[in-house]
Amino acid sequence: MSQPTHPTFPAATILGYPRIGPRRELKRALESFWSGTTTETDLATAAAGLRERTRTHLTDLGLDPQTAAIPSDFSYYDQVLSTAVAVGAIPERFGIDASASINLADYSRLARGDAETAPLELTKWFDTNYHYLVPEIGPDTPLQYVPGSGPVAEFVEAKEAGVHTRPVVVGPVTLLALAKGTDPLARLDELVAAFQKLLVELAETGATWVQFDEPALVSDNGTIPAAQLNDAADRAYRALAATADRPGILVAAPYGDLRERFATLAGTGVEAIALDLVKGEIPDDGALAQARGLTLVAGLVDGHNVWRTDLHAAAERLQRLRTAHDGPVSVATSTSLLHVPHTVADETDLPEQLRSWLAFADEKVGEVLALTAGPEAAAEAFAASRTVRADRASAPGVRREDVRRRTGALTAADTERADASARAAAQQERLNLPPLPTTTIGSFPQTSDLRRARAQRRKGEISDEQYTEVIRGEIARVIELQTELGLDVLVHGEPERNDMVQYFAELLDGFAVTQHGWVQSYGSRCTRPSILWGDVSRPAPMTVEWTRYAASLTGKPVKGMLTGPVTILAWSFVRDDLPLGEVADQVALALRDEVADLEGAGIGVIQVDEPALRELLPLRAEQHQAYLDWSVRSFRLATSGAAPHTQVHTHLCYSEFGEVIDAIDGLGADVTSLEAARSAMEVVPELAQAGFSRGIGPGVWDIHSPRVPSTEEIVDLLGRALAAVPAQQLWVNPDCGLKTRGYDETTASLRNLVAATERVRAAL
Ligand code: MET
Ligand SMILES: [Zn+2]
Repeated sequence: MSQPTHPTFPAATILGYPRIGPRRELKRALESFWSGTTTETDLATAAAGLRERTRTHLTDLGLDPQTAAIPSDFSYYDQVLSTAVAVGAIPERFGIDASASINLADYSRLARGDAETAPLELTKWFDTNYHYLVPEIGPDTPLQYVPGSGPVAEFVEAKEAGVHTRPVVVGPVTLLALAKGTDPLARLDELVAAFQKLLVELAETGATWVQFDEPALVSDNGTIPAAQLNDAADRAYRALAATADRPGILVAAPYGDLRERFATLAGTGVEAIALDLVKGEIPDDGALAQARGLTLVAGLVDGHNVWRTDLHAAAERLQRLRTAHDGPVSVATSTSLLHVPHTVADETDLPEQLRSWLAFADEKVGEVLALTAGPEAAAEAFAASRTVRADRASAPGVRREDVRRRTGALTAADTERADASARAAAQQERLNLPPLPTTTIGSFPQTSDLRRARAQRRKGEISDEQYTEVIRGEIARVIELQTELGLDVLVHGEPERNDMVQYFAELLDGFAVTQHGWVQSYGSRCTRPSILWGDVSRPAPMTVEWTRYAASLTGKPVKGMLTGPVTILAWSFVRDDLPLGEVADQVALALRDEVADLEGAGIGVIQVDEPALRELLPLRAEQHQAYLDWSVRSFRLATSGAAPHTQVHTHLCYSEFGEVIDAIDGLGADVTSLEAARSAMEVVPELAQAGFSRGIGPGVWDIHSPRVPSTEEIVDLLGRALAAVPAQQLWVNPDCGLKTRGYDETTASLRNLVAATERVRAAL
C-alpha cells in the first residue's frame, strides 16, 4: 500500500458553514432562476460570489486560508444530492446523462421534479431539521465518477482565489445507508471506486485533505443492520485509504457517538477522524490505542445549537483527549454550522443580555480558535465565557419558581382522561357527526394580502385594530368556503400565524425570536427557529379570540388549533441547561391552560399538532424509550385536562411512522390525522395491527403539489383505508395544512374530497 504524505491537519477548523448566505442570497438566486427571471449563468455567478464571500469571511475570522482549515462544502440545493451527482448516481427515470457534468436545470429537476417526473424524495437529516434528497440506488443505477465534479471545481476555484480549502463530501457508507432502492449496499464497491477517482482528481489539483461526512455511523435508526454498517465502513475506508496519490482523509462523524466504529475506522488507514464531543464521549484508552498516530479532530463547539460554549469545560475535555491520545489533536465544531444562523451581530433587536449568551456560526469560529489557543493565550475569551455562564444561570426568567412548582407537583393523574369509549359517546352526543366526518388539518392558503398585512403591522404601517380586521375578514371567508363545500368540522384557517411554532413562541414567556436567524431547511427553504432560553409560561390566552370568532360564524363545530410541545421544541433552539423532558412539561402546561380556555369559549374539538414527534427520536436505540416516554407524556399533559365531551385531535406528518406507531397510540388522542396519500394509506393497516382503536384520518390529498386529486382517486384511497379499519373509526382529511397551496386548487380538491366521502358513505 502506498503511504501518501500529507501536511499536518490544521489545528483549528469547522466541519461546514451555512451556504444560504447571511441575507439568504442563495435562496433568492435559486428562486429567480427557477421562475425564469434569471439565467443559469446568473445563478452560477451569484453562487460563486457567495463562496468567495464565505472564504474571505472565514479567513478574516481567523481560519487559516492555506492549510485546508476552510471547508469547501457548497451545494446548490443539498449536499447529499451534490455528492450523488458527483458519483453519477442519477436515477434513469430522469433521462439525464449521468456520465457528464449536469447543468443547473437538470440538477434542479432532480430536486424539484417537473410535470412528468417526480423529484427525489425529501426527508429529515438525522436528528436535525435539515432535509436531504434521498438517493435512489438500485442494482442498475449508474455509478461512475464524473470528472470535474462539484468538489473538484470548488477546490480549484478557491485555489485560484488564493485559498487552499478542504473539500467536503458525504461519505460512501452514509450515501448508501440513506439511499432507497433494492439493496443499495450491494453497490458499495462500485461507489468506492467512483470515490477513488474523485480522490485522485482532487490530489491532481493539489488538494491535501478531503472530508467524508459519515453521520450514518452514529445512528441505529437506518435500514442497514449494525454489523453490516460496521463492515461497510471497514471495507469502504480501507479501499479509499489504499488509493495511490490521494489527499489525506478525514472521516467526520457528527450528531452522535461513534462507539465501536471508532476503532473500526481507526484501523482502515485513514489519517483523521472527527468526533462529535458534544453528543459523544472521548473514546476509551483501548480504542485510542488503535488510533495511535492518527489525527483526532475534537468537535467541542456545538454546531447544532446556539449557546456560547463553556470554554473551560471544553478545554478540560480537550486536555483529557490530548493526554490520552498518542497523536495530534485538532479543534473543531461538532457538526457543520449549517444548522445555525450566520451571526449574532445581526440580531440588534434581541435583548442585550440574551444576545451575550449566544454564539451563531461566526461566533463559533471564534470559540474554536479560542480553544485552540488555550486558556492563557485566549484569556479574555475564557474569562468572558465564565461571566456569561454565571450571568445566564442567575438571569431573571431562566428559572422561575412558579413554573418549577407546577411541574414539580405533577402526578400520573395529570396525564389521564376518562375511558376512550365513554369519551367517544359523549363527543358524538355533543357533535352529532355523520360517518366518515370530513375536516382539514388547520391552515388555509396564506395569501399575499395576509403576508402584506403582517409586514405592515410589523413596520407600524397599520394599527393592531386594522390588522385584526384583515385577519377576521380572512377567517370569515374561510368559514364561508368550508360551509359552502359542506365540510363537517371546520377550522379558522390559521391566517394569524406566520409559522406554527413561532406564533406560539412570540406569545409564550421564555422564548425569543430572531430577525435574521435563518437556517436552511432544504433547497431554498429556510426557517427561523425561535430561541427557548427560559422557563416557559403563558401570560395570556393565545388562540381563543380567533377561534371564538370563527365559531360565532357557524353552527358547525370549529376545531381549535395548537402546536404540541414536542414540535415546539423540535423547531426551536432549545436551552441546554434543563432536560428536554422538563422543558416539554413546561410547554405542555401552557398548552393545557390554552385547552381549558378554548373549552371555556365553547370549543368542542381541539387539535394539538405533533408533526415532529418522529424527528426528535434519538439516533441510538437504547435512548428511544426514554424519549418516547417524555414526549408522549407531554402531549398527554397538554390534552388530558379536556373534558370527556371535548374531542382531542392530533396530527402527524413528514415521516415514516413505523418506529413511533405505539407512541402515536399512546398519545391517546380521540382522532389522529396522518400524512398517508403518497404511501397509498400504508399507515392505516399498521395502526390497525398495533391495536389502534380511536379515530384515524389518513390523508387523502397530497398537499405537497398543486395537483388536484380526483374524486375517484379519493374514493379509491378511502376504500383502501376501509379495508383496514371500520367505518366508525375513519375520518376524511388532507395530508397536512393548506398554507402553501392556492385557493383554486384548495377549493377544487376539497370539493372532490367531500364528493368522494358522500359516495363512500352512500355505499356503507
Ligand atoms: C406541519 S403540520 C401543519 C399543521 C397545521 N395545523 C397546519 O395546518 O398548517
Ligand atoms: Zn402536517
